[in-house]
Amino acid sequence: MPKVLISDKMDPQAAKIFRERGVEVDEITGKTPDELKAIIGEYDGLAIRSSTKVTKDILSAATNLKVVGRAGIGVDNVDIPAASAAGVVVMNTPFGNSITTAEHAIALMFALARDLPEADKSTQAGKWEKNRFMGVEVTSKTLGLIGAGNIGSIVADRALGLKMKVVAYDPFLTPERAQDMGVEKVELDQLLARADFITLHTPLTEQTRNILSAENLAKTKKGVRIVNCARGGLIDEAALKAGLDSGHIAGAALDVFVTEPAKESPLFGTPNFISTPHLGASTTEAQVNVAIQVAEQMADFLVSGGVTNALNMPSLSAEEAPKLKPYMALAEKLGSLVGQLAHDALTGLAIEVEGAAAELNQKPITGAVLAGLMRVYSDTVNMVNAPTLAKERGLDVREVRHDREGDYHTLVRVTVDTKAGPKSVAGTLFGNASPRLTEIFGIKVEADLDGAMLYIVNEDAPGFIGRLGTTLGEAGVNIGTFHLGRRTAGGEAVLLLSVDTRVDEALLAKVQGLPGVKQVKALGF
Ligand SMILES: NC(=O)c1ccc[n+]([C@@H]2O[C@H](COP(=O)([O-])OP(=O)(O)OC[C@H]3O[C@@H](n4cnc5c(N)ncnc54)[C@H](O)[C@@H]3O)[C@@H](O)[C@H]2O)c1
Ligand SMILES: O=C(O)CC[C@@H](O)C(=O)O
Repeated sequence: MPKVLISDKMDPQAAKIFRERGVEVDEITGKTPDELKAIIGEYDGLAIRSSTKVTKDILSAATNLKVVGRAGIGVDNVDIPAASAAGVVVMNTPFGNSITTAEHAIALMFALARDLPEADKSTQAGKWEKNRFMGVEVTSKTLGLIGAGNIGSIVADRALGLKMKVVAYDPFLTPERAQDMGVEKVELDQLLARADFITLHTPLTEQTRNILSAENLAKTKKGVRIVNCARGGLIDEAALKAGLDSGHIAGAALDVFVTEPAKESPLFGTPNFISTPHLGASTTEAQVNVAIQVAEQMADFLVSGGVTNALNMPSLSAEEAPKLKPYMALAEKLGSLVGQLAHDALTGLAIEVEGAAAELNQKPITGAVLAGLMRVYSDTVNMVNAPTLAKERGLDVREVRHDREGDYHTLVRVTVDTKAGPKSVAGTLFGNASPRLTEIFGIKVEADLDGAMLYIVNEDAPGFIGRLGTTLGEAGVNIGTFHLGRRTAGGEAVLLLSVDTRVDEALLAKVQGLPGVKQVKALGF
């Protein structure tokens, strides 16, 4: 039974779903990094919100970990390259808290427009300062959206409902999408010059860090009000403070800070500054949504291999997973075969599918070929880290899908580019379930690739098989299965034997010394 640790406070629905789906679950929150490191080795999955930091150091101790699930959107608390290198899938729940966060941005915009927190404080202090508080309407004002993805587009929709004009800066926003959303796509400088309110909805990246820098804040309209419910670091906090102090910025509301938890900040106490402690996603509805989604996704992955909303591997639906499973086993064996036989001086490879295989999602098949192939270089390779390793080695990976059906109803072919030219192996599924090799380097051989095997290339000549059998028998090696193929009678032949014990170097040398043997190699699957 797979075992998951929930390490941040999460709605109880998550644990309930894990258990219902046959996943054992522990809920242990508030651990220090060292405490987490001490226990993480027990778990196949780690379900987190934003408090747990999944660092390289934690991952180094996570010897059984297969998946990290983030109940939320931002994954800046997960070292994704390190997780990928460790073969750990990282998933998030990209939509579960979008409405809630968009509503928080709108709430903060209204709070700024009418100075609600200060008016509340003054009223509850018995001051009744009716003439002190003079707000602004949002109707007819211009809202500048920085980032128009899931949350930005919901904010735009709500703002249009409030009769605001919405301009958006997002380099990835197409003109068609902008039109559908009813917003005007603009450049950043135009947005800064025109917006009465600015809300931010981008991830924190090298391009977005300090997108509201001192220089850009100076380009804003006097009296602008700014809301950030996305990520700390998008605004230069010192420059924001200066803008508020000078009166150029009429108000700012931050849900997120450069350093969190933000126990102190020069912004605290600044007039017209409002803050919330990263509450964007904190509604009952959103927390139930993300807890259910993360538990379902992680359980699907751990129980049936389905991959949804993964940030470091292609998606694979729970319906597709059972159909693809035998293909992935076949692909991994073919990758492993070419890896073991032809990994020297590999520069690239093509993965072709035809027949029934061509109707399936090809990405997981490619991932499995690469995992099999790259295992020659490292034991810890799996479908998550294999593409990165292949890229690091400069391998050019091509995917080809053929509509045609050849000799087999379904076929996967892997062709590697070597110094000696392209070399290819192919395989099919028998009974739609059992992986079977059909061809090796241009020679037709049908074989199961399983356990310890011996690959021999020899000159096709009478008496060879007898001599080989005697040599192996004298060494106490029992032959399980025997598969023979040849290019032409009397030409080059290929033998694939499954053997009950792995053949050692001394015996390999003896086989290599038999007359007519061109190549011999011990294989393992
Ligand atoms: N405060 C919270 O509790 C809370 C809750 C949920 C999400 N978030 C954060 O909100 C942010 C937005 O989430 P989302 O779900 O809308 O993400 P999303 O991926 O759907 O949208 C992000 C948008 O930013 C755009 N973008 C990327 N680089 C940009 C750049 N240089 N300039 C302008 N736009 C750029 C992208 O094209 C995309 O449209 C994320 O940072 C997320 O972590 C915060
Ligand atoms: O889990 C939370 O409370 C915050 C989530 C939010 O930052 C997100 O990116 O989804």
